[in-house]
Amino acid sequence: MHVSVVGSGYIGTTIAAWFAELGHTVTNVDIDEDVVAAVNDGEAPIHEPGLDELMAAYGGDTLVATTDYDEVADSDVTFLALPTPSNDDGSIDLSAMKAAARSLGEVIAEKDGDHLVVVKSTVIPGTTAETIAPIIEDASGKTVGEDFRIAMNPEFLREGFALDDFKDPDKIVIGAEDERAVETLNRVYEPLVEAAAGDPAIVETGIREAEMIKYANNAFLATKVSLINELGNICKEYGVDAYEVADAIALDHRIDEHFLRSGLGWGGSCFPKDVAAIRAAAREREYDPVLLDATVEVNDRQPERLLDLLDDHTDVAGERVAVMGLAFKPGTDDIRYTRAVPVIEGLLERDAEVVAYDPVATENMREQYPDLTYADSAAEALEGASAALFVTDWDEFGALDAEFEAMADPVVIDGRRIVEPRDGIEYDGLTW
Ligand SMILES: NC(=O)c1ccc[n+]([C@@H]2O[C@H](COP(=O)([O-])OP(=O)(O)OC[C@H]3O[C@@H](n4cnc5c(N)ncnc54)[C@H](O)[C@@H]3O)[C@@H](O)[C@H]2O)c1
Ligand SMILES: O=c1ccn([C@@H]2O[C@H](COP(=O)(O)OP(=O)(O)O[C@H]3O[C@H](CO)[C@@H](O)[C@H](O)[C@H]3O)[C@@H](O)[C@H]2O)c(=O)[nH]1
Repeated sequence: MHVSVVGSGYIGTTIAAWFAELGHTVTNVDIDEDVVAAVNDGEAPIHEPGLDELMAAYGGDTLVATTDYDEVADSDVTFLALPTPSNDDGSIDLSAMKAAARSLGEVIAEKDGDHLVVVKSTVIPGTTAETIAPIIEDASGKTVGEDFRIAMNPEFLREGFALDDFKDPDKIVIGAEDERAVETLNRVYEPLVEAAAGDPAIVETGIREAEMIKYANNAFLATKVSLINELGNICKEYGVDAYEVADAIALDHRIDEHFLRSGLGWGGSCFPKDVAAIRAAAREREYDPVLLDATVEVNDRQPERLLDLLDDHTDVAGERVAVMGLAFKPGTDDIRYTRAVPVIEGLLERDAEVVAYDPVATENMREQYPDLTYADSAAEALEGASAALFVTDWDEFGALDAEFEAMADPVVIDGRRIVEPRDGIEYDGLTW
């Protein structure tokens, strides 16, 4: 099939590359000319394990990027993989979605055959049918359900595991109100389902349900992490090993082992904005989401707890302090809502001299904090530091050993239980 994907960020690039791998012809539209050039040169515009190889194989060949929306006319189906970031009140900013819907509508106006538009972005229930479809109708002069179709197909992949998650999903959620849309989406995913190592469930549901399933998924997982963080905090107060407790409760299949790692809490491009959006949506309908409010409150406190631990061990005013890890989690260069930011802010408030290190996210952080000192290696960051705060659980941090000897004062405060306590360092951790 010929598939088009509008937006070539973390989601758009991943799904475009994998659709090409599955044998579809793919047109990728993005407003960013650098992104378009990268794709056509066979280069990944984002850091994601395994993506470079797929881009090298298909970019500029069966996966072609463009800034010109007209080129989606030849495709059978268009996925909208555009950002839906937070407004100040937590609600989602639909400006990119609306702009893309208008441009797409203008293309559909000129198209003779049927066309399926699929909202891949995370949007509040009602958005696809009540905001996106009417814009396309208005711009095209055509009618949804008659001249073109619309569906909602949320994405559940994780950054850092994007390709693996996309090619072998637990579920594919197809939200649609018309049979032809469901059929077309099933055809798009057929080669993926056939190639998947597991047996992905296909959930055919309504558009509003599909929209809500995505928020429910993320709100549940974020709350699970906040719950284990609350329990981990109580464990710490009583000198109980929080990970032993987590591993034991995980043996109850009703709880399960995933998302039970307590520590600095959740960041990233999805949990913070999606929990904010669903809380704002609840409030708009005058429902008070007390549990989700608490989910955020627990999460916001974890960086403060890390800094409090630091204060228990040393006064960092005027001292060099290493911040180890800037990405919101390992395996990605994404720093959106990273826990490193409140940690760095807290250190700057304490007049510390911050030296930051991350294996892949340094350049992204440098744009936001150009005045910090950035080290090229973990060893360089630790050298001469009076304390080190571990923010991201990169594997390479777990392998550090002799590097700690170069610290001026080996105070190690671990937000992710990535460093093994040992002789020669003054260790403390959020959950140990
Ligand atoms: N990042 C994830 O892991 C993830 C996972 C599941 C769902 N989602 C959802 O997917 C959506 C996209 O997220 P993302 O992280 O890929 O975003 P992103 O910011 O990484 O990428 C968005 C891309 O869209 C482009 N763009 C912006 N406006 C455009 C327009 N009018 N026309 C064409 N291109 C335009 C930008 O240049 C950028 O390349 C969001 O709703 C997000 O919540 C993201
Ligand atoms: O036991 C855990 C698991 C995760 N985290 C933190 O939670 C955050 C989110 O992690 P993860 O879910 O792995 O990353 P994302 O790439 O943000 O993926 C989430 O958000 C995506 C965007 O919506 C969804 O598609 C995915 O299903 C959902 O897992 C990170 O800061 C992690 O450090 C913990 O603190 N403890």
